[in-house]
Amino acid sequence: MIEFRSVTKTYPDGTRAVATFDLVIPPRETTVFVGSSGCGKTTLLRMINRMIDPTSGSILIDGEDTASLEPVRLRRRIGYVMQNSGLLPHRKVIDNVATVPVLNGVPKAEARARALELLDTVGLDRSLASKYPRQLSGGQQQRVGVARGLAADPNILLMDEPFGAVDPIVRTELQDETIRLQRELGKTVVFVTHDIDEAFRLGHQIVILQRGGHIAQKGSPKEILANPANDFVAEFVGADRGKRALHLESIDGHEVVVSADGTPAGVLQR
Ligand SMILES: Nc1ncnc2c1ncn2[C@@H]1O[C@H](COP(=O)(O)OP(=O)(O)OP(=O)(O)O)[C@@H](O)[C@H]1O
Repeated sequence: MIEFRSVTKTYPDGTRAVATFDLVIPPRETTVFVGSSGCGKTTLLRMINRMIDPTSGSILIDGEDTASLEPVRLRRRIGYVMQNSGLLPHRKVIDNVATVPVLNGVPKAEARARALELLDTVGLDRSLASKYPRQLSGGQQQRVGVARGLAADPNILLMDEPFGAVDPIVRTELQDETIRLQRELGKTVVFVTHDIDEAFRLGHQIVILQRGGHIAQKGSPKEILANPANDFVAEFVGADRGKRALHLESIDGHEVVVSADGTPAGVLQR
């Protein structure tokens, strides 16, 4: 469990990116921070692994205040996946994936063997292991980024707009993979996006943010759609425009979200 307690962040130039933020992120589920540009999503995410330190308040992981933990060690036990994969261009795919375990002291051969398994996990052919990132498609690079995020077998995976730069079809595939991985591996995923469709697809808990990290509403996709807290949320989720005249259909035990014209929009995650 990750807990934000009265967390604020003011940057040195005086920008108040996050004002008093409180949230509980349950374990082994996906929580999505969604909101428009500049509302504080990335700042919130990076405070979890101390890439950014809060100005005040505290963040607890399984009851332990992260302020008391050594930032580099904390970062190595939390997976982090970013938009442009963040792969090291001059290192082969396998070494990109093995980097953090090697830094953590895992013998190189063992880390590389595990990296190959992780390529399987994220649906990449092992033949890509000896290639350099630039020889891969954008979607493949993002998969490598996810494999790297999982390499130290972290309980927590932070994902910052990881699929923002790939085309819509690949994006959907990557979302499906993320749902599968989260379910199979039981990770606590914290995902940042400005795309409400992506948020609803992936999130068990959705946190809709406004400027200053202000929580406009939090809840399951169903709760938010059924009962938007205010006009801002209603507009943000498109509930007021009929765009999301969605309903649920139960198919083979899964709750499928279906739009007014009968197009399936996704499966509700719990
Ligand atoms: N290093 C910094 N110094 C000063 N202000 C910053 C810094 N980083 C972010 N900010 C400001 O803090 C606010 C929140 O930024 P943040 O990057 O967390 O938002 P975001 O919701 O992730 O935006 P985006 O979707 O565009 O990435 C913005 O006003 C931003 O300009």
